[in-house]
Amino acid sequence: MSGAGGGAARGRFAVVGGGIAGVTCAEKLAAEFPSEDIFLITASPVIKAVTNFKQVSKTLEEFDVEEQPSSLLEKRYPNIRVIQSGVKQLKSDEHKICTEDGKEYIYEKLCLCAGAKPKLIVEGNPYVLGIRDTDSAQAFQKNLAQAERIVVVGNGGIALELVYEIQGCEVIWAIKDKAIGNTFFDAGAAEFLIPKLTAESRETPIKCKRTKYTVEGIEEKGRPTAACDKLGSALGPDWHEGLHLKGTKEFSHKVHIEILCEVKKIHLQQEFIQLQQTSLTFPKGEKDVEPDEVLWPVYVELTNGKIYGCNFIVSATGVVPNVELFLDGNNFAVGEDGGLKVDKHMHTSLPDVYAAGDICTAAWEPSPVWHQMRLWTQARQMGWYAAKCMAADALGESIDTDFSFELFAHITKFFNYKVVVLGKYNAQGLGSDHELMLRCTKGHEYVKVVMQNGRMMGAVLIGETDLEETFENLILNQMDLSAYGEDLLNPDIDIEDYFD
Ligand SMILES: Cc1cc2nc3c(=O)[nH]c(=O)nc-3n(C[C@H](O)[C@H](O)[C@H](O)COP(=O)(O)OP(=O)(O)OC[C@H]3O[C@@H](n4cnc5c(N)ncnc54)[C@H](O)[C@@H]3O)c2cc1C
Ligand SMILES: NC(=O)C1=CN([C@@H]2O[C@H](COP(=O)(O)OP(=O)(O)OC[C@H]3O[C@@H](n4cnc5c(N)ncnc54)[C@H](OP(=O)(O)O)[C@@H]3O)[C@@H](O)[C@H]2O)C=CC1
Repeated sequence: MSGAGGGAARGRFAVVGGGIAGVTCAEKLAAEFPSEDIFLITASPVIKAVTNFKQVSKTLEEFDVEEQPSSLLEKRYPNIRVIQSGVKQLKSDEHKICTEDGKEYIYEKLCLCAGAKPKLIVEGNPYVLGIRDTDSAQAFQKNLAQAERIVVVGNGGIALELVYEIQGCEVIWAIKDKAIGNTFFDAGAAEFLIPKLTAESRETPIKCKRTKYTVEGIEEKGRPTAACDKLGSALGPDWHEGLHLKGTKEFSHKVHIEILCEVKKIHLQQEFIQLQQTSLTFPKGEKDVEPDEVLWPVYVELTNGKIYGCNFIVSATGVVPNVELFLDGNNFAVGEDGGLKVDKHMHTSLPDVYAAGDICTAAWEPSPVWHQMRLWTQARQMGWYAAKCMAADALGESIDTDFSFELFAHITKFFNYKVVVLGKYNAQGLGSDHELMLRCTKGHEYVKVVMQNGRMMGAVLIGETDLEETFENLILNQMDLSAYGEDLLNPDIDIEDYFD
C-alpha cells in the first residue's frame, strides 16, 4: 500500500538494514503478508542472503551467506521493495523514516537491523584498521600486501581468524588475557590450539563456504588504504577464504604473542624519532624482538613497556551497535553494551519499533543456558523471530519465545578445527559453583563440559567429536548426570547409548 504522488510512501512494514537480520526479517514479513509492500531500506549496495540453510541439530545451524544484488531479493519476493539509501532520521512519534536521498517513508511497524561497527582502540588514526564489511576487508588485504609486520590487538573471533590466516607478514598479537581466544576458549582449549598457530605451514582448509566480495576499497597515497565510509553489512563465516591475506615476506607464518597487555599509545614515525631523541627514558625501539634498522610508519607502545614498529595495526576489539542516528530525537532505552534494548518480543522501548541482530541488546530474562553474542546465527534467528512478532502484533495474536533462544549454540571453525560451543561454555555467570570435565587428545580433539549441581550447563567441542547432539540434549533436558561421573567423557563408552 505505497502512497502515490510526491508525499511520503506508506507501507505497513519497514525494515532498516540489508544484512542478515534485516533481510531475514523482510523475507519472513513478505511471506507472511504477500499482499503488503515491505520496505527494506539499506545503505549498502548489496544485500546479504542466507543460502543452503541446514539445521544441524535442534539448535545448531549452518548456512552459507551470499552477497546479492537487491533485484534478486525483489525477484524472490515481489512484495519487497529495496530502497538503497541510508536512513538520515527516524521520527518515531510520526512513524516516519527520512532517507539520505530526500524521500520519506511512513510505516505501521518498523524493525531496525542496522548492525554494528568495529569498536576501535582509537578513532580517526589512519594506521588503525577495523574489519567489518567487504570494503574494510579489501582495504585490509591491500595494506597487507605491502606489509612486513602488523600488530593485531584483540582476542576474539576476528583476531583468532586473522593470526591463523596471514602469511608472509610478521604478526605481533597483543592480548589482554593470559591465553588466546578469550571470547570462545579457556586456557586449556587455548593450549590445545597453540601448536596449530605456531606450525610453519597450514593444512588444506576443511570444507569452506564462500562469500562473494565485490566492492573495491579507495586508495590514498602514502597512508594505509582506507575503507570507504558507506556502512556495509558485516562479513561472516569464511570471510577470509575469498581474500589473499599475504604480506611481502617469503616466510609462511610468523606470529609473536604478547599476553596480559593493552595498547598504551600509538606513535607515528616522526613522533617516535623525536621522542627517542628528546627523552632519556623513552625506549630505543623494540625490545625482545629482533633489533632491526628499519624505520616503521607507526609504533605501538604496550602497557607491558614494549614497543613494536609496524606497518599498521588491526583493532579487532569488538563492535558497537549502530544506534547514534536512531537515538537522535527518539527516547530509546539503550543497554550497557550500547544496543537498543529489546524485550522478549524483539520490541524496543518505543511503540511499533522492533530491533534485531547486532544493533539490539537482548534485555529479557534469558534461559539459564542462553546469552547474546553478536553472531551471524543470532542475527538470522532474531530477524526471523522479530518478523514473527511484528506479524503477531499486527494481527492481534500472541506468540511464544522462539526455541532458538532456549540454548546458546554456535558452530564455527578456528585454526582449521571444527568448533562447537554450547550453553554456558565458559561458565559465564555461573560463579565458582561449577566444575569442569575435560577430555583432550593432542592435535585431534578437545572436549570440555561445564557442570553445575550434576547438570550439564555448557560445552566446548573442538575437532570431529560427534558429541554436539547428545550434549545439546543433555543441556536442554537438564537431566541429573551425577551418577555417570567421569564416564560422561569416557571415549570407550558410547555416551549416546546411555541416554537413548
Ligand atoms: C570479520 C567478521 C567475521 C565474522 N565471522 C562470523 C562467523 O564466522 N560466524 C558468525 O556467526 N558471525 C560472524 N561475524 C558476526 C556477524 O557477521 C554479525 O553478527 C552479523 O552479520 C550481524 O548481522 P546484522 O544484520 O545484524 O548486521 P550487519 O550485517 O552489520 O548489517 C547491517 C545493515 O544495516 C545497514 N545500515 C547501517 N546503517 C544504516 C542506515 N543508517 N541506514 C540504512 N541502512 C543502514 C548496513 O548497510 C547493512 O546492510 C563476523 C563479523 C565480522 C566483522
Ligand atoms: N567464527 C566466529 O564465530 C567469528 C565471530 N565474529 C564475531 O564478529 C564480531 C566482531 O569480532 P571481534 O572484533 O573479534 O570481537 P569479539 O567481541 O569477538 O572480541 C573482541 C576482543 O577484543 C578485546 N578487547 C576489547 N577492547 C579491547 C581493548 N581496548 N584493548 C585490547 N583488547 C580489547 C576483548 O576482550 P574482552 O572480552 O575482555 O573485552 C575481546 O577479546 C564479534 O561479535 C564476534 O563474535 C568474528 C569473527 C569470527
